[in-house]
Amino acid sequence: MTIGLPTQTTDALVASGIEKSYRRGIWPVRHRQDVLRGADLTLRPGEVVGLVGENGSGKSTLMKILVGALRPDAGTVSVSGGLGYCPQEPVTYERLTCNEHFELFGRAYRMSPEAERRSRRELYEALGFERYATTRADQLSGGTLAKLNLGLALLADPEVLLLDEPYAGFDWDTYVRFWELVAQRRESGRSVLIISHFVADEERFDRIVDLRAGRTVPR
Ligand SMILES: Nc1ncnc2c1ncn2[C@@H]1O[C@H](COP(=O)(O)OP(=O)(O)OP(=O)(O)O)[C@@H](O)[C@H]1O
Repeated sequence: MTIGLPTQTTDALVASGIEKSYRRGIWPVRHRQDVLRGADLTLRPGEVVGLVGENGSGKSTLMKILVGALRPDAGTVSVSGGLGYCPQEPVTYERLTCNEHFELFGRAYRMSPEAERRSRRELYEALGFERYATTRADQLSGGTLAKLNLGLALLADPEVLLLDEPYAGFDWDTYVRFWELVAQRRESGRSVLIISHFVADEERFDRIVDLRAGRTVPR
């Protein structure tokens, strides 16, 4: 007789007790603004979670801490697997074309050239911007730049995808395609955290987490 051990599901991302304050003003009128006061967040595999909260509540600050772009004053973050991040302001190189961005990021992610090209083709098709493949970033419209920003975060098919208001500049067709991409990630067991301002999107999430007074509260 064999006795099976309970299968253990590993969380994709666990953040606990995150604290962050910013120093503001200049001496002698300096003060500290406590933005995060012990925020916790867990993402399970295949979960699509919305992060909401009023303007200035600290959503972007928390996301920057989750990706390691900002150091918390206290707390821990652990991620199992690869991580993709789409910041609110696209971080692109104005003189590089879309193709050149994908090549550069593919190398940074240590992808083989074939894997990078395959993923790039799929992303051009999924988000509908192949015709801008050889256009420089400084000549792209805001919406196309947002597609490139999202495409770069998705290139290496990360286990955890963190998106800071990804669809603000998208037209309706792209917005629908975006949610199709998110649904595919859920089905393949990938996790997605999205900062969102649209109440209308609420039913698209598996779970909504509200950031209030520096802490995360389930909705
Ligand atoms: N680098 C910084 N230095 C000082 N204060 C900052 C800095 N970044 C953010 N803040 C302040 O921290 C607070 C939280 O900002 P954050 O951008 O994280 O909020 P948010 O919830 O993402 O806001 P929004 O919904 O408007 O995008 C705000 O009061 C902001 O002014």
